[in-house]
Amino acid sequence: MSSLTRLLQEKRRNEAESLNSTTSNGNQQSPLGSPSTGPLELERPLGHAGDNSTTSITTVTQIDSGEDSSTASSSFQSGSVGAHFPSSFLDANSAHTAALYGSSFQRHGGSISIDTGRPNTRLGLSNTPRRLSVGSKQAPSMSYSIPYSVPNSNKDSSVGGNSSNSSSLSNSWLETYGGALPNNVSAIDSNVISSPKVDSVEPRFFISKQKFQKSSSDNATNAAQAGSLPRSNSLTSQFGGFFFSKGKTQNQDPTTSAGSGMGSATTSKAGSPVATAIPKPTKARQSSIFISSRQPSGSYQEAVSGSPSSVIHEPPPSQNGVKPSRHSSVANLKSFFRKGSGTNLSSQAGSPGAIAVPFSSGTPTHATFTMGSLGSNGSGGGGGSSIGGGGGNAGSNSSSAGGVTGETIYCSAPDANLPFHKRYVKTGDDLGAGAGGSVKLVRRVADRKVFAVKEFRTKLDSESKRDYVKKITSEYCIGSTLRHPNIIETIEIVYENNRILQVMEYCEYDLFAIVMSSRMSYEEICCCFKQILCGVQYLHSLGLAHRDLKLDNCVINSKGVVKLIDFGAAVVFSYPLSKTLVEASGIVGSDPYLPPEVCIFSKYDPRPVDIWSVAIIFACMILKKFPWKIPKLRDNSFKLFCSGRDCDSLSTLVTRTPDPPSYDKLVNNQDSNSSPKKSNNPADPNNPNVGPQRLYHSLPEECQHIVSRMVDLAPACRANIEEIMEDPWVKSIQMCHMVEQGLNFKVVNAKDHKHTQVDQSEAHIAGLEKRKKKGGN
Ligand SMILES: Nc1ncnc2c1ncn2[C@@H]1O[C@H](COP(=O)(O)OP(=O)(O)OP(=O)(O)O)[C@@H](O)[C@H]1O
Repeated sequence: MSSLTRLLQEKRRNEAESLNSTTSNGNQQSPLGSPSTGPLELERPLGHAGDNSTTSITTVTQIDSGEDSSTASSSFQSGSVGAHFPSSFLDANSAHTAALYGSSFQRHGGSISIDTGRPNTRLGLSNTPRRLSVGSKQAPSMSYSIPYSVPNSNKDSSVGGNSSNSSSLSNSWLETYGGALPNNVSAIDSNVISSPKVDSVEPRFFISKQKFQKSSSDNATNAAQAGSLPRSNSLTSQFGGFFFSKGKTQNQDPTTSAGSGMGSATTSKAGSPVATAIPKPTKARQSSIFISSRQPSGSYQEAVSGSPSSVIHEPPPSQNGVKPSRHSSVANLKSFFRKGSGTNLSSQAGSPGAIAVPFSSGTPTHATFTMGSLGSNGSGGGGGSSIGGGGGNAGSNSSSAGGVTGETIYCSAPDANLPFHKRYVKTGDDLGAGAGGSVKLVRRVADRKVFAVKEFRTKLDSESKRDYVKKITSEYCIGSTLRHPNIIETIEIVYENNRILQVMEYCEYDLFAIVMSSRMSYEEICCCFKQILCGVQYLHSLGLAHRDLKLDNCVINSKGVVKLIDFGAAVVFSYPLSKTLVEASGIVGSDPYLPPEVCIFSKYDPRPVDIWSVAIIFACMILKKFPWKIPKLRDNSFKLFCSGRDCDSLSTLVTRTPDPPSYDKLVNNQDSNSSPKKSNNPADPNNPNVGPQRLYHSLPEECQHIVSRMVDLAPACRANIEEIMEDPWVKSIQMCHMVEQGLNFKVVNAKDHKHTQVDQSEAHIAGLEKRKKKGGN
């Protein structure tokens, strides 16, 4: 027996023993806050939510939430927009948007007022790492290195198991089932949560303009000598220099939005190097999920990947739980793109599932990173070109425009020598605004083509500079690097008038708006679901995770092609040619789409996070409501989802690991993966009100199996993207997709559905918000 098997068996024995001892305590409720029970503890029997089960249901409870635990409303009241939607659904989706600009947001189409019913909750920034506490404790590190799924487990038919190859549903899911939507899923009141107040930044993260300029010119010299891109000339450094040094001049710019109509949407509080302090959380987080699950560090990974000690254990976080890793995540991103430079990222990923589709409006005529005014012209081009599209020459054809007239950082357009405001004019309404900036519609003067332009916001007072730079760097690096039909294409990134502008291909609709129309057929929903999965598969194959997947971050064009947007929260989880898992940290994303481990552990594998979020997106598209508003036990809907399992502790459920291959099976040469995975099994699978089936019984039968695997409470047992793509039902989905045709791409539409189109006035969240506001007044 391998040491791994022995350890895992020991772990399970311990678990069983502790479970038995708990069970033997019968109905006794553990004392609140008992350190031995961690943040969660047992409370039984409970008969929640019209539970008509005759069996005694074990319910997981959360202690010390400090907030009301009222059940989210499950009513289907019509909001002012979309007859089938409760306004809370819109609110919850849009909360982040309303949150961003405060008063300035009014200029972008108005805000949605969200009544949280909770005194201490405010609209939050969905992409800003937020610290929430589950009960009184959170673990500082989720340093497990376990793959979150085992191969071929889609053979598991233990839950819902009937995977059908063909859709037997009618054309309109809503038509057929809309009137009888299950009432066991609660609507969301809001997804509001306050962002942490950031009061200070470590001095080492201040980057002065002088420092940057010096390093840039040093690096330019070094690069010229060495013929390589120097480390300190990396993107983050460059942006660090930009953002940390520009603040003082922010308001002095006399030419703001000249000609472009792109009025500065952001307030200019940012940039001033005012020190602020990161607050200490009330309680430090606990040990990692891995440690919590009593799993010996690294052993599983070693056994699986053959890479000894392949896990990076980042140094223990400081009191706030996220500081070191935030720094390292910026470094990770830099390192990722540096390593990827000069080579094809897709092929580097080494994943058989990698889709290396060079999807672009054309081969970049010149992909340059020009920082003319900052003295790195040329040297930056070496790294930039390889990142930006794999074709540019170092320093080639860089924009000569510098300073306030515009600097083209990345560009695949032919006329980048002109300042931005001479090449584009604003047209129509704003498309939306979020935590990262505001998005507007522009028309390119040269060919009258329409694009979406995101103007990144300036740094918030409440935000650390590291976080700010990381967000911008993520969007910048990813936008200029990724090429896939289901990822938004970045045309160019421009620095002009102290603003950073990202020009993207324009998609006519927000997926959220399409869902809101209630006109999507089931086949159309499945198509969108699969396209999102394809985008995620591509990202994961490159070692990147999105971390903020939600309806609002999916846009769809008039041809029915869905694209993922907003990479401000994206992280690198693995470097090219490396099997090392780099854990992510921080509570990033939007509450209803978050998996539980993100709220419990400060470090986690970001891949299963994406998987969970996509499952929630799918559930939202089908049900038109969120299953719960936050994956915490104070949310009664989530609590019921977690309850009625074969185990009564959420921490145990979340830290479960897949069964190791059994000795007998190995000896008899049986397929070790053919046995059903034992994770989160419902105690009473026939009770639709409690347990995992609470969610999947509301979904069409054919998709229940894979969705149940996607919302497995244990990230280590959750289906990974490759397993999902191999699922018979997912495979059977007819999906609209792009095919190469000569130098261009054309869309091949699936035959079983057409994509819903809505009026442009309600095609984007900003429009919906406007309408809602009008209706509300
Ligand atoms: N390429 C695009 N085509 C059409 N609309 C877009 C595009 N990019 C963004 N939008 C619209 O702008 C909105 C905000 O964009 P985005 O999510 O990138 O901003 P953000 O500030 O990062 O938001 P968040 O608060 O989610 O972080 C989107 O929800 C969408 O409605």
